[in-house]
Amino acid sequence: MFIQAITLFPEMFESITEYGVTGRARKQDIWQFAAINPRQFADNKLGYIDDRPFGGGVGMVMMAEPLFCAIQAAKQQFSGSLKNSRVIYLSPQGQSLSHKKVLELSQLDNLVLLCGRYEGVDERVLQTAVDEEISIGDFVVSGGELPAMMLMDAVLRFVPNVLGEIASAEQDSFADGLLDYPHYTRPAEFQGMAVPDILKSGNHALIAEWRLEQSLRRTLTRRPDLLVSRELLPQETRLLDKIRQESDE
Ligand SMILES: CN1CCN(C(=O)c2nonc2N)CC1
Repeated sequence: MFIQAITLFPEMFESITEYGVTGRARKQDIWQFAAINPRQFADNKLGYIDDRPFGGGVGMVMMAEPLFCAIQAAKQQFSGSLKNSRVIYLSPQGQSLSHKKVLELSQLDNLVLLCGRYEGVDERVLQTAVDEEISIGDFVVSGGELPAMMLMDAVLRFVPNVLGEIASAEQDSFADGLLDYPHYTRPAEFQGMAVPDILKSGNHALIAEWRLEQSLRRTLTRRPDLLVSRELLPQETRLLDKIRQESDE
């Protein structure tokens, strides 16, 4: 997968291109990255890429021309199938990023992430050069770079070989539509708190059932909305009934 970020701050992306599992995978050429700074396409000597908003109001707006040129430049770098590509603008006005969308994006050959700053970008860029807008949550951050990196990290976990043999994104919480179960490691006792005995039993079937029950319990308690549209397996239905009976007692 070739990911390009259109950003005024290319260096920010070093946190995902140089570190952790994503950094290692990029260095192994399992995925590729390039940053394009729209300032190089400014048509003035001072490199202005923002201007005051028509209609007045606070702040500045990123101008259409430099961003449009940057997106065009990114498209000229595409590898693989041009059809299997997407240009995404990160913004609170977008569709909320979900596990389903992450899986969909992980199948692409090319991904261009437009990172806005200031009050946003000229609407005509969104109308002519952006395929979709995606939001990472109902809040506002200072720019699109951190949302872009969150999207990249989530997507890259589903690109083959990024996580390597040991870990697997398929076992992530949300991969099965449930919240994650509790995790423990040594020591067996910490500040008087022991690790649940079942986890030291070596009985993998019982451990798997305990973990599923914990995931269901957490999901029912913290995010019951996730259970509304989720098809339940017979074992899950049985465990949920047990959990609900306990809370009714
Ligand atoms: C112009 N800039 C405003 C701030 N911003 C976001 O708050 C955001 N992006 O994606 N999800 C979000 N929430 C990015 C775009």
